[in-house]
Amino acid sequence: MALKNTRRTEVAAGGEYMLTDKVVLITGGTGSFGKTMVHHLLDKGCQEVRILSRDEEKQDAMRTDLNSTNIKFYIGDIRDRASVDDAMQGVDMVFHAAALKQVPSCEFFPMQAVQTNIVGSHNVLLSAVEHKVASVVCLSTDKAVMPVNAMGMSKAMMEKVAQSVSRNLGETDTIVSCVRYGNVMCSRGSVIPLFIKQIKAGKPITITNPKMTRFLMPLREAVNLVEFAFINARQGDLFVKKAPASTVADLAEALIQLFNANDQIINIIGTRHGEKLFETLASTEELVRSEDMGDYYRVSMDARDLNYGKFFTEGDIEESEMEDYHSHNTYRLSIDEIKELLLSLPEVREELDGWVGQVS
Ligand SMILES: O=c1ccn([C@@H]2O[C@H](COP(=O)(O)OP(=O)(O)O[C@H]3O[C@H](CO)[C@H](O)[C@H](O)[C@H]3O)[C@@H](O)[C@H]2O)c(=O)[nH]1
Repeated sequence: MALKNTRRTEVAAGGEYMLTDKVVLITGGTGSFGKTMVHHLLDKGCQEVRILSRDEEKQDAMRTDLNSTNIKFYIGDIRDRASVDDAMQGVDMVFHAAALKQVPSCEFFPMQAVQTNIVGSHNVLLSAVEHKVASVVCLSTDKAVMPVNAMGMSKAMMEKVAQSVSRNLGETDTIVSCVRYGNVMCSRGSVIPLFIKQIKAGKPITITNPKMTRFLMPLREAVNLVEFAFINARQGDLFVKKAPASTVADLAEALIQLFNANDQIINIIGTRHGEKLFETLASTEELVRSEDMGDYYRVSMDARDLNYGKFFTEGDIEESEMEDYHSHNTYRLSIDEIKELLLSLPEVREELDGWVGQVS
């Protein structure tokens, strides 16, 4: 591994984290990803984990819950550069997770998505570069590929901003990379906890479109992905974790079987505003400049300049022969495989604990 960034080499020696004397900043650290990452970093002996987020109540709950002197909380907003700079002093690495992630709220308030996901991300990147941070990993989503909603569009722009910052940096400067993943199973407000709640309450399961597919990823794999990016990133890289997918109907069926809800009623409610039939993790344009790294794709930065011949007269033969990597053509999980995956999640096991099935 040819790492030239000396501060990062120290941290990532031999593909392993060396965190004992390192300071890690997580923006938006009180969300599902942040919490899991904090536990993970502390388990690895990280000297200091900093959380930069807006909600003092969530921070207080986390402070009480984790009760560790290795965690420092910073109230601030990534839209406010001064608050980012404040948290960035002496930081070695940044996991940038702060974002507006809800599709509907971004749809109704797109300028809020612009402020947080684009301008805020730019603040984080510029501050990290200025403070000579070794590596910044920005979290993105499959909804950023060929986006149809404001959330995805703003995340696509965040990726572009990250690349534009990278273009001005060398391998010995702050390494800027992005990771993209699909739906995190059991994340707050997502479909799995909703279906479980509906089953347990004896209410109908609401399915949008039975044929709709989504990539399925447990939270622990999102953590592995950002670690992988941190250790392997070259300037401007984007990493995609390969993932299996399922249809919504199969996901519902797997939960019905697990929760022994044989009389479960299903209501088909139709596709919601801003939803796609399937999601794409990597486009053909990206795949032609990607490296297959086993469980991951590394998509290198598009280093082309404004070469008009390339854009208007010359085509790319390889590109026209490839297919996007999306949730309709990735490995499709069987119902038994979905059940197995669901049972590997602590949240689902907790819900199943003591549950005997619906009483009819
Ligand atoms: O009542 C429901 C709700 C959802 N779904 C379906 O279940 C799948 C997953 O839905 P989620 O709401 O869990 O996930 P989304 O793909 O819609 O996107 C979610 O994850 C995103 C991040 O990737 C954003 O946070 C977004 O706001 C949030 O809804 C989709 O096919 C959706 O149509 C149903 O069938 N019934």
